[in-house]
Amino acid sequence: MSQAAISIQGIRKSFGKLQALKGIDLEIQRGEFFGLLGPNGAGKSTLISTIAGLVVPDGGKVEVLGNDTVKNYRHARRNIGVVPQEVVYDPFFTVEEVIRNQAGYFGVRDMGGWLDELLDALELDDKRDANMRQLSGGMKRRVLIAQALAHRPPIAILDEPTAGVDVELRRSLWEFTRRLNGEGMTVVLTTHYLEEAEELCDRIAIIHNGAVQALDTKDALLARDTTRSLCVTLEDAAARIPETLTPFLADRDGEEVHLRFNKEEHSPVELLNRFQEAGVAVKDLHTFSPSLEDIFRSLTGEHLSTEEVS
Ligand SMILES: Nc1ncnc2c1ncn2[C@@H]1O[C@H](COP(=O)(O)OP(=O)(O)OP(=O)(O)O)[C@@H](O)[C@H]1O
Repeated sequence: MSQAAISIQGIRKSFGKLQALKGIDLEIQRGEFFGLLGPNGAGKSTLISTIAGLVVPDGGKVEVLGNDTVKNYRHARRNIGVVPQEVVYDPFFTVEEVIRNQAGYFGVRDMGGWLDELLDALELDDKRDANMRQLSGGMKRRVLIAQALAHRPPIAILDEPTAGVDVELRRSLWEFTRRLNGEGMTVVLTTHYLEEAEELCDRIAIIHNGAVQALDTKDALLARDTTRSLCVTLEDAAARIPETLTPFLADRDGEEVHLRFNKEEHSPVELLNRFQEAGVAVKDLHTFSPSLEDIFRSLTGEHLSTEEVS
C-alpha cells in the first residue's frame, strides 16, 4: 500500500488575527522518523493538534492512513498515539491503571505482553503500582509516553518528549523510539534539541511563522550549507596572517585563528599551503562543518535551542 501515514494538505489555522498555520503541505510516509523543527511559536503544536483532531483547521485537510481527521475522527485518532508537551495526569490512578485505561479508551481490552514491554522499556517496572502523584516529573513524562502508545498505534507523535528530561533518560527514550521505528512504527517528533533531530530523524521539516521553510532529508539539509571552517593554532601568537588568507579570517585570538571558506571553491589543504608559503608555522589544526543549528539559523534567523543540551 502506498498510502502516506499522514497527509497534510493546505492546512490553515488562525487564532483571532494571528495566523498560526498559513497553508501547510506535508506528506509523512509510513515507517519514517520525521522531525518537525521550529522556534517557539512556529506552529508545531497547533499542527500536531490538527493531526490529532483536537484543533479543527480553518482550511485544508489532514488524513491519517487515509482517514480524514475531521470527517472520520475516530478512525484517524485510533491510528495515532500523541505524547503531549504538557504533563497532565490523573492523580487518583496508578501507573498501570493509567496505561490500561488509555488502551481501553481505544477499545483494546487485553494489552497482552505490551504493557510489560512498555513498562520495561520506559524503566517503570517498579512503579507500576505507584500512584501518579508519587512520581517525579521525569517519571510522569515516561508514563505519558506509555499512555500514548498503550493501544499500540502505527503512528506515534511526540511533542517535545524530552524537554526538561535528564540526559540519561533522554538517551533511553531515544533508544526506545528508535526501536519502535525499527519495528515499523511511524514516528513524528518535534524537538528543540537539534542534536536529537540530527541523531534520530530521516526527514526534517523546518517550520517558521506558520509555514514550511524547508523540507528535506537530514543529509540534504546539512549539505545545503557549503561553508566550512578551518581552525589553526600558530607556533607564534604574534605571527601575521598572510595577506592571501585575510579574506577568510573569521576570528583570531592570539595563536588561535579561525578561517571560514566555501568548500566548493577552496580546500583546507590549499589554505594551509598559504600559511606555509608565507613562512607562518602551524602547530595544530581542525576543521568543522555546519550543524543543523547553523542551517536552521540561516533559514529562520533564529536560534532553536532554548536550553543547553548537557
Ligand atoms: N489556543 C490558542 N489561542 C490563541 N493563540 C494560540 C493558541 N494556540 C496557539 N496559539 C498561538 O499560535 C502560534 C503557534 O503556537 P504553537 O503552540 O503551535 O507553536 P509551537 O511551534 O508549538 O511553539 P513552542 O515550541 O513554543 O511549543 C503562537 O503564536 C501561539 O501563541
